[in-house]
Amino acid sequence: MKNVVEFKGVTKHFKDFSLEDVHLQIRQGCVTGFIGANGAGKSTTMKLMMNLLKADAGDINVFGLDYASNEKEIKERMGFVYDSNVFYESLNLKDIRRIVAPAYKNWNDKQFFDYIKKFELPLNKGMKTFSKGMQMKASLAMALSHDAEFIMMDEPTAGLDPVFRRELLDILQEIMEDGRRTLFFSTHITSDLERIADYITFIQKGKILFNDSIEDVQNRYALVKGSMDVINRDVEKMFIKIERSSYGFTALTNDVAGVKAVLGDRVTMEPATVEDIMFYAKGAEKQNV
Ligand SMILES: Nc1ncnc2c1ncn2[C@@H]1O[C@H](COP(=O)(O)OP(=O)(O)OP(=O)(O)O)[C@@H](O)[C@H]1O
Repeated sequence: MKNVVEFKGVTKHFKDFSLEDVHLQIRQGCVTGFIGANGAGKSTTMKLMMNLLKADAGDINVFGLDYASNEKEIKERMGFVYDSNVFYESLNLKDIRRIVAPAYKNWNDKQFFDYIKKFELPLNKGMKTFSKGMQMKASLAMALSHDAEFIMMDEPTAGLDPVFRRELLDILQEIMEDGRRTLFFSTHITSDLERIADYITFIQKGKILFNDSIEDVQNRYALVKGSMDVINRDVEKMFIKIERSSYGFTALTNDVAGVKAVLGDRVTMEPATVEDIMFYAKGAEKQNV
């Protein structure tokens, strides 16, 4: 499988935050969800991906090309989809089309008008009248109209009502069907991942903790429950984090086979959700999550 984006040893330092030695691959034809707590470094990573920020060290390739000599080609082939209006508020979609279309070699007018109709967007109303969801759809219509192969979205479903959210996720699933596009989106809504993502990239404090298929993530982690008397130093080493209560403990493990072998039926194990993994990984006792 080819990678649309590759980060090799990418580092970016701010005064109080660093992205450290990031290695990341985004697989072609797949949907990758990008998760991590507030301030973990998601927007910084996406800005580096779009060359809006320059890395202090490391290499970033998009479509196998580097920004230094191929910025125009990369930007032609990628689309960043956002939910805020970057145009004058009084402009409508017809005006915006007139401004945006000439910037792209591959602009397809028919596609644009088809998507505007499909997304039920008004052509003649000022962008200031658009809700967050409508802005998102308008931005997506534009990315699809210049035939972006790689679509990046920053929290596409944040602030959308549940019906609209589902509709947008269905649209995203539909545009992925022909296998030509790659989608990378950040989110705090973990149910979105379970609905549409093939891969999950998890960032914590500027470090990528994993970048794996949903299936691998689900197979690797489990929640373990039991009474405190099974806990000792060796058992603790198999857990990423342990939550203790008067009833016993609940812990996240990434060593399912080890826990089974050592503790057997003295504990119960259940699948960990992405939300469980994020919760337990925060302040983890174990180094390798
Ligand atoms: N230009 C900048 N100068 C200094 N610090 C910055 C800059 N941009 C981001 N940061 C810091 O880098 C850290 C990571 O920010 P980033 O926006 O990448 O996080 P995020 O994961 O996208 O968070 P959220 O989920 O809240 O949007 C934060 O502590 C932020 O304050």
